[in-house]
Amino acid sequence: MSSPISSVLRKGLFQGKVAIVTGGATGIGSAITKELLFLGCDVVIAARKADRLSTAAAELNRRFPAENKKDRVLPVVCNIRKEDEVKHLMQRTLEHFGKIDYLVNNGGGQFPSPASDISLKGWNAVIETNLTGTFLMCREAYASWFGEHGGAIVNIIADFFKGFPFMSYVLRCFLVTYSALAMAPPKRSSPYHAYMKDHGGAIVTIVTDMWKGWAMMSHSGAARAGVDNLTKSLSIEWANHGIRINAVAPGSSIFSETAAANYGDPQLFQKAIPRIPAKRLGNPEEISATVCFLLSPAAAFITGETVKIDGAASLYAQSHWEVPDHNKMPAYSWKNEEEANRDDDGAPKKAKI
Ligand SMILES: CCCCCCCCC/C=C/C(=O)SCCNC(=O)CCNC(=O)[C@H](O)C(C)(C)COP(=O)(O)OP(=O)(O)OC[C@H]1O[C@@H](n2cnc3c(N)ncnc32)[C@H](O)[C@@H]1OP(=O)(O)O
Ligand SMILES: NC(=O)C1=CN([C@@H]2O[C@H](COP(=O)(O)OP(=O)(O)OC[C@H]3O[C@@H](n4cnc5c(N)ncnc54)[C@H](OP(=O)(O)O)[C@@H]3O)[C@@H](O)[C@H]2O)C=CC1
Repeated sequence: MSSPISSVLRKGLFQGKVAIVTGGATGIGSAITKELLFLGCDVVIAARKADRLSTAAAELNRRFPAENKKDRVLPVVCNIRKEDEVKHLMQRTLEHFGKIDYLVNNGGGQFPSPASDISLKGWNAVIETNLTGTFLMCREAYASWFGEHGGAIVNIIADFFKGFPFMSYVLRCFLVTYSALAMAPPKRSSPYHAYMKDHGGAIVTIVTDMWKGWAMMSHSGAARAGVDNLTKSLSIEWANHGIRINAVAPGSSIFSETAAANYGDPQLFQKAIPRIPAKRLGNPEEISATVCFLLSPAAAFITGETVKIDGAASLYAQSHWEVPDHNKMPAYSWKNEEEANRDDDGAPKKAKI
């Protein structure tokens, strides 16, 4: 029997909507894809590995059959580090579904290493994946300001903590501290560039809990802090186009098979529990719940925000207070959600008016 998929949000809430979810075939991205489908949304899943994408899409298309002939899940191979592949992703989405309502920038990752051992290639791989990839995805879902005016990099440090509309490129310069970066003016000839500009939309990006720094992950911590700031900049810059942009920051504690496999140690996540006041790991469904809320009309007045989902781990420095072991903060899960919505005989509960 297939595992349950559910949501606290109303079924059909996203009927007729179209989302792109990067990394949508595995881990957290897979949970987001499933919940969006459950809520009526059509979904494009994009990542580098074609086999994982097509397996996930085939399974989900069986589970969520389309009313018309078009599959509800479209797999598109795309490396978000590659500009032409990101453009192609937008093009395929519009060919298949004709619009884009939501963009979930979930694809990303890194490798653990002392900063002193990170090669330039390795540093660039992580910055390009998490910061540049997110930027390209946002820009290509939107007719970018850079597209009209070209790009010039000014290597200054500014008051970027409140965001920096029209200057989002400066933070990249600040973070990467390259002395000179030439940014070619992107072409904006294709109609798909302009969809969100003309029609509005919502973007959610996944960052991480880098608030106290991220030892052994310095490249990724810097990139995610960059995305946090990019989120703020774009929320101001694109507000008058009806675009909301928010981020979620999972703690380093959201167990999925693929995330654990990346570090070669399934127990790695368990080791974090003593430092999480909730005294347990989080799960992908708990991240998805917040992402779907942020995409929904319930978050109509929320933009430029980063929501931490970490059981208070980012606040817990163990200075003078130790949280005792407990089990008073049970997990939210689709299984429990489904059970809560059934009568004793197993039938779905009737809506109470
Ligand atoms: C303390 C415990 C903390 C424990 C930390 C526990 C964290 C728990 C919280 C979880 C957080 C998560 O994000 S979970 C998500 C996990 N999932 C992922 O990270 C998946 C996506 N990640 C990736 O694809 C890769 O990590 C990433 C580096 C970003 C991209 O890899 P690619 O192979 O595509 O990149 P390329 O452009 O080919 O460059 C590869 C170069 O990167 C460097 N490189 C790549 N892997 C390397 C490695 N393992 N060790 C050293 N260096 C490496 C080398 O310089 C490589 O060059 P050469 O030497 O020439 O090859
Ligand atoms: N699990 C956790 O505790 C935490 C996770 N996160 C972040 O949450 C997100 C999801 O992670 P999680 O589900 O746990 O782990 P996964 O490894 O399952 O997810 C990473 C996904 O990103 C995709 N991806 C990676 N690089 C690229 C790229 N260049 N272009 C397109 N897609 C790419 C991968 O697919 P493919 O390899 O096929 O490209 C994969 O589907 C990531 O950004 C991760 O860093 C943040 C904090 C904590």
